[in-house]
Amino acid sequence: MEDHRRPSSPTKQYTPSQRNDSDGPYRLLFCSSKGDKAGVMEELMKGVNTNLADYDKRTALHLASCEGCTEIVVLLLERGADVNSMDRWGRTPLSDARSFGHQEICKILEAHGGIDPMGLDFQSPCCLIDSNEVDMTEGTLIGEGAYGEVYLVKWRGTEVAAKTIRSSIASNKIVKDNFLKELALWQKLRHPNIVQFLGVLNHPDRLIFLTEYLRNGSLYDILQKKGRLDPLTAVAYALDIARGMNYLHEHKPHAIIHRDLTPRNVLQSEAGRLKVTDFGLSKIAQGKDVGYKMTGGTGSYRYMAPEVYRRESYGKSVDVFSFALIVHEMFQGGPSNRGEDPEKLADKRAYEDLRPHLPSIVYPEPVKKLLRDCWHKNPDRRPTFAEIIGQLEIIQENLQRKAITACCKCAIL
Ligand SMILES: Nc1ncnc2c1ncn2[C@@H]1O[C@H](COP(=O)(O)OP(=O)(O)OP(=O)(O)O)[C@@H](O)[C@H]1O
Repeated sequence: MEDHRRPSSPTKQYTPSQRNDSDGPYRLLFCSSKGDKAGVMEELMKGVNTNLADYDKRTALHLASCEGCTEIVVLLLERGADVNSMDRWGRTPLSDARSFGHQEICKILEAHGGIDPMGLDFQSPCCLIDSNEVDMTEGTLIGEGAYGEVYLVKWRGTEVAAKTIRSSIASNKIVKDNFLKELALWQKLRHPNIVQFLGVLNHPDRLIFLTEYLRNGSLYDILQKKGRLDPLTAVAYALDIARGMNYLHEHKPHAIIHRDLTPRNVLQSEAGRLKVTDFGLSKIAQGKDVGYKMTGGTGSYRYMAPEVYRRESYGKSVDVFSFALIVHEMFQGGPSNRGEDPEKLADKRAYEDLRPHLPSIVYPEPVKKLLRDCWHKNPDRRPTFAEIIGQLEIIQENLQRKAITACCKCAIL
């Protein structure tokens, strides 16, 4: 594994770009998650906004509700906390209190007008597959990622991928519940450029889920094998990824942000189609420990948008930034600054506006423009995937026209 990961890992050394989660105004969130009433009071007295939220739009009330800190919940509500503030996934504090079984807090929140818009989601858990239907001992190991190993197995006569989640992650009830929630969301998604989720194995002590099997492996493997792709192939692949990502970003009622879009999370079918996988899971794998944790470092450094690295608030356009770096790699045949430490690279991108080179001999002018827009330092200036698709279709048409003209000239000569 190349590039992992996460500025907020507890074992990693402190770098100047990082903040301590228990420092500054974010101390309100930290103390709320720990049930530290004195700390919360202190922060509120300092004038810290009761509705201060982290990158995932999670407020102190979300954290206290999810951790079962009743006293803090009461205190925050008294101090004007918004009972129905929604986090990035559309969860309110009541959604959190319900999913972690804090009945008393649920009652308090309901009495204050709390609602749970996610209620419906929780009533449709993941499709469960009897573990007897899959013989894991017969599986072939095909890869390993941050969460665990991936096996090729047979299910109902079909080859499928079985993703096993490490027990260090799955044994934590909160993390496991969050994982299952993300999987419940994934099971509703259907798109030709999104890896199809099939279900969760009903296993007493292991967390294993099945997805369709993509025979050609990841885009990372393809680039390792083939190196630079010809422009028409690169653009066709870029379109596949953009279409999958656009489907996620236009998901209703809430956009799904991938946050860890990398060549390893793009797989290829036998028919040559690229499909995006593993959205939403990176955040959960990161939060292995219980309690409040800044999630700014989610995702692989090499593809990380500057605002994520700087631990600022972020939105859908972080995926557009990662997408641009992936497209750049497809034209170039591998990552830029290959030898450089990925974390240092992310630092330079975040603080020195460093971006990969775009030599004209490799990158057609419209591709250069598109990439520059997509990795723009101002997230609001980056195009949406819908706009990217429009531009790529024009680029594709022009490249096809040129290829046909060149072919005709050859035939005449
Ligand atoms: N559905 C699948 N079909 C075929 N191969 C797969 C499938 N899912 C994963 N793989 C293979 O297994 C490898 C590990 O996958 P996994 O998603 O666990 O980790 P990763 O994406 O490489 O890294 P990370 O977990 O950090 O995102 C992939 O690189 C890919 O080669």
